[in-house]
Amino acid sequence: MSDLDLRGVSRWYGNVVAVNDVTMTLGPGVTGLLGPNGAGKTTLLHMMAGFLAPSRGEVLIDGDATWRNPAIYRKLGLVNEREAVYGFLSGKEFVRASAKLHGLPDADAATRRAIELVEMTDAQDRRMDTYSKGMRQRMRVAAALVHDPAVLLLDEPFNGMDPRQRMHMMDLLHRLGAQGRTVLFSSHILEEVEQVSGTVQVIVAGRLAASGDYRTIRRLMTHRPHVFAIRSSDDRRLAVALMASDSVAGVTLGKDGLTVHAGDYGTFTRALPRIALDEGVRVRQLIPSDESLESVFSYLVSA
Ligand SMILES: Nc1ncnc2c1ncn2[C@@H]1O[C@H](COP(=O)(O)OP(=O)(O)OP(=O)(O)O)[C@@H](O)[C@H]1O
Repeated sequence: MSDLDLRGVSRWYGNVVAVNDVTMTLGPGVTGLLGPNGAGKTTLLHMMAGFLAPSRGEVLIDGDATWRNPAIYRKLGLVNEREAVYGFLSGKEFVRASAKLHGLPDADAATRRAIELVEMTDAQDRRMDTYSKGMRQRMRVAAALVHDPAVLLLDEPFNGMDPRQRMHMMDLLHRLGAQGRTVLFSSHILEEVEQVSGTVQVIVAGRLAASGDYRTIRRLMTHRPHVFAIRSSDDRRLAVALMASDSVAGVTLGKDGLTVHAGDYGTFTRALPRIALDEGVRVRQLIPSDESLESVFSYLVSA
């Protein structure tokens, strides 16, 4: 078991501050690194993996710096975002090359174990260019795991996968976390993080915006002012009733329906069906109008 520690880590490229004073500690289990595109997730993962020097601060695994420390590679594996595999290699050859690079004493046994772990034994002798995206991704995880590292970092591992492949990968990450490994994966999709990890680190514009238990963060995200567009069988009647509700801060009646400013997502969405029922109004459409991840993120930053 290993702990990954970031202490006041920043990284800039010229004038661009990609990562800004991030401090966090990751322990065994699966953690999601959530943030919109360009938030600095890749830069952060590369610094964790010792690929990139922090401009300021330090990244430590069990107390040892990851930068300029080749010994650390025994403890960590990285699955990069970009797929760079030689299609003419079989899956087994690909994983075995990684075992050789690590100088493992029994490369064949390590290769077999890693491929079993990702459940790719049946397809291991096929060329990698015959694999589906999900299969290729699993073999890349096997290559990153071949030396049995305690820490596994994955950059957007679900990108481009179909739902079935996604489920399979989620299950794999769960298992790796349950084995006591420290697993960190990045994503810009809230639902992916929700399904895989209990712990989340949210990064926005290079800064750590929120951190901790998924449910707490989800609550932070939902317990915030929301704007909804509503169409109903009787907009005027519904508007009057909604204005009397504690859950509503303001209502605008337009020719295309209502715009409702709710004080709190949860309270309002629970109250609306009851109010509509009491008034005998049928709700035809309910659209949250500021639901983009960016708006959620910027709320978290300002919270
Ligand atoms: N080599 C580089 N030179 C200059 N700027 C860079 C470099 N790498 C990243 N950046 C900038 O740093 C910021 C963070 O980029 P990074 O790739 O770490 O974000 P990300 O969260 O991984 O985004 P994405 O999911 O889109 O890859 C961006 O503004 C990006 O343009």
